[in-house]
Amino acid sequence: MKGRAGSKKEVAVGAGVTVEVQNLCRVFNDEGRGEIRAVDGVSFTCERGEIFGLLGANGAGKTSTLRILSTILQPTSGTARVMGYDVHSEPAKVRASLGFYTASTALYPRLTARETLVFFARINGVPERDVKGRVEELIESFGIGGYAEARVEKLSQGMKQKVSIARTLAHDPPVLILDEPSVGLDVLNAIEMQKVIGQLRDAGKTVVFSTHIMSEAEKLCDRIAIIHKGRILACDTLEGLRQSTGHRYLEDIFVSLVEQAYGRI
Ligand SMILES: Nc1ncnc2c1ncn2[C@@H]1O[C@H](COP(=O)(O)OP(=O)(O)OP(=O)(O)O)[C@@H](O)[C@H]1O
Repeated sequence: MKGRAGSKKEVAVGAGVTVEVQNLCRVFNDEGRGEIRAVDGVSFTCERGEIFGLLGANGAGKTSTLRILSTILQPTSGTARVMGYDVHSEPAKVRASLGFYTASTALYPRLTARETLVFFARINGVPERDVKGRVEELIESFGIGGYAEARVEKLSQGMKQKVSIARTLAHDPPVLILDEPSVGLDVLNAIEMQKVIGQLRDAGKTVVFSTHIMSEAEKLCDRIAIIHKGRILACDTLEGLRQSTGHRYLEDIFVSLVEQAYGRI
């Protein structure tokens, strides 16, 4: 995975649909707030070698959508498939096909970075004879070598986040789902994280990630879905969004789409 990071499209898009979401809904019945349509008719598809960004403000429905894709949350209606497997009827196959990262992904503080990767490779079913090689590969590609023998509790936030993402890849899944991967990182570590995401795409993975950071979506995504109040307002390349809205900057594009759908904000 080492090499160029920021540049786009080394792996040809079109090589296959990996994620399909159709008319997905998730309703919560909250005691205090009543019915909340967290995800309200969301549809999109992603392909191999693509970075697909869900961009939205707080409460837009990003995490709920990604949690459904990861089989952690059941949809109220609609369908979601990962590598052709249905999240509702084939959850184990879906889980084997993806890695899910969220900032709350826990690491065991007393394990070293290497031990963490070995542990997650084993529990994710990597055959014992392949574990050592796979862990070496992850250490090399994520640049973890300098602190592989250090306990996780001693690592900086940026280092921990890298180990967390590396551990979601232990079983080498084709699809990576990253919920706000650069939250809590300083600018240098956020750039480092963006490089890692670019490298994953270059290695042929599908990366579906959520963010509320416009510049991050602008820089990284092959396609961006703008989500608000559980609905996708637009889904296109940055250039496509520019052309359809007549705005250059993503922030202006976002505001114009929300205002078009819901009135002045
Ligand atoms: N378990 C739950 N019970 C009730 N409401 C929920 C639950 N989970 C999410 N919600 C609500 O659903 C809506 C969408 O939340 P979600 O976390 O998916 O949005 P988000 O775009 O990820 O936001 P953030 O960036 O703030 O995490 C919000 O109004 C949220 O309060």
